[in-house]
Amino acid sequence: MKIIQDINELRSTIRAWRQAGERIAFVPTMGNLHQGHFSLVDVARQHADRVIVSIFVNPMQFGPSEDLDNYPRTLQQDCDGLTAHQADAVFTPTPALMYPRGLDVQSYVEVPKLGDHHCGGSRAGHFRGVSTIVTKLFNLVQPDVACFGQKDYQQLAIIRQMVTDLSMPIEIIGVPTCRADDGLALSSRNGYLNAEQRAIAPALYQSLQWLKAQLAAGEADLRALEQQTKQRLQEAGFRPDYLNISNQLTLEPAKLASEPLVVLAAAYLGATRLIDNIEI
Ligand SMILES: Nc1ncnc2c1ncn2[C@@H]1O[C@H](COP(=O)(O)OP(=O)(O)OP(=O)(O)O)[C@@H](O)[C@H]1O
Ligand SMILES: CC(C)(CO)[C@@H](O)C(=O)[O-]
Ligand code: BAL
Repeated sequence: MKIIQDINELRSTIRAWRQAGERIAFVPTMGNLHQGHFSLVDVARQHADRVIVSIFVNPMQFGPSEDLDNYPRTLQQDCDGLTAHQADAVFTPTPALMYPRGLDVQSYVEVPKLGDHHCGGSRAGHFRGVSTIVTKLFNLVQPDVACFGQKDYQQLAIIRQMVTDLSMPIEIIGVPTCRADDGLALSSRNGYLNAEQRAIAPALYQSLQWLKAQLAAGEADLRALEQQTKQRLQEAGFRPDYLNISNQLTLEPAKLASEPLVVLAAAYLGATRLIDNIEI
């Protein structure tokens, strides 16, 4: 597997693949790769001749009091995993390569509306940072397809909208959330949890499943269900950030139980913020 650190090498690698008539799939990540990321690589492989992964802890999507400095960086281990999953190349740029003029003067991409609530509400500027870096990476890699996890449900919706709005000729594939045996969605940030917190963590997905069961049993008061589920999270030891029953397409608060629904949630265990979601 090729490890690419500069833009000229990236462009010449992509050009050679294109000249050979090969189809290219792209998996953007922030590294510290786990089985969730590898499932994206495996799906990417089914859609293309070449699979390229990026590893970049993007400063533009972190808030000032977030974990940018502590975010786990495990490049050697990540490369071993990507080799085992037959990725063809990994692009690992530095912040200076991606933002040579600095973040204050960086042009940006922002998708309206879809980023208003949920993670966008709690993490000001986060989705501007995501849309901007994904646009830059798409411009560099120019893939035919790109894979994103459904765990980051709002992110996936925003990327789909961005690609449509800006006429980017890229097929976006959403990949189901990979979970531990006890239901916890795999996430790099799970590594921050101590043993006691790790034992509590599956209660996030269990609460979403409980909510889904209440809807299946005919409960129709969506706002009351949100409150009850947050209460359950609190009782389990979480500090809920948000828990919203939303319309799957607009991500706006759902009004009726008959709409296509998704429940989006974020909650803290200590300083660690976990997210998850469930479609109804
Ligand atoms: N458990 C998972 N199942 C499927 N896809 C996942 C999973 N976790 C992450 N992804 C996807 O991998 C891509 C890269 O995500 P990222 O590198 O932020 O991983 P992460 O483990 O979610 O990290 P973080 O803890 O920062 O959220 C995203 O498209 C994300 O949705
Ligand atoms: C898509 C992404 C790689 C952009 O930095 C990031 O938000 C992530 O890891 O989900
Ligand atoms: N998985 C989304 C990246 C982030 O939390 O910044």
